[in-house]
Amino acid sequence: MAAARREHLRHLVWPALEEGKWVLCDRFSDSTFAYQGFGHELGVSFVETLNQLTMGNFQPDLTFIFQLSEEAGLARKKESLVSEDRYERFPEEFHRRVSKGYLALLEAESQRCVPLSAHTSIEVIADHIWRTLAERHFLSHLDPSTLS
Ligand SMILES: Nc1ncnc2c1ncn2[C@@H]1O[C@H](COP(=O)(O)OP(=O)(O)O)[C@@H](O)[C@H]1O
Ligand SMILES: Cc1cn([C@H]2C[C@H](O)[C@@H](COP(=O)(O)OP(=O)(O)O)O2)c(=O)[nH]c1=O
Repeated sequence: MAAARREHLRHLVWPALEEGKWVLCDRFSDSTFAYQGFGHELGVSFVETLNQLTMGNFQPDLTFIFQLSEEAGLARKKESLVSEDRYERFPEEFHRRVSKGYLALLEAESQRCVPLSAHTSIEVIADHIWRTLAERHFLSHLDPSTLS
């Protein structure tokens, strides 16, 4: 996973950022923090060392953490056409630890990581994301007060 992430960074992400493009990424190193660090209980310092080897001091500028109750998440997964992966068959305690990992991350990196309720509609969630980007001056041409 770490090798794949480094390849992804070197060949796609870093060159795109150099060109001034925006890069949008699902999961990324914070999932390693929550899943390997907490879920698999490998610990924070192990993940920090791994992340340092994989990407140096690089960090995303902004990370959204979508929060959803266990019940609602499982219900959505049942409706989804995508088959469940190995991790989704892990026991409940594993997922509780992963969830704790994300909460710890939100506390430790409150500037970069923004919690977002995923219980609302896709449109409301999208609006929340646009608003946050505008408030944090990522969209200099957009005035947050003009958003619905
Ligand atoms: N805000 C939402 N409201 C209702 N259903 C949603 C919402 N967001 C995602 N879904 C549905 O939930 C399922 C899983 O979402 P997805 O984003 O693929 O999760 P993951 O990346 O964790 O696998 C999909 O079927 C998707 O259509
Ligand atoms: C990115 C990442 C994912 N995972 C886990 C979480 C997922 O259950 C599984 C697959 O992730 P992924 O392929 O990103 O699928 P999805 O976002 O559709 O669930 O791997 C880790 O354990 N560590 C990581 O660093």
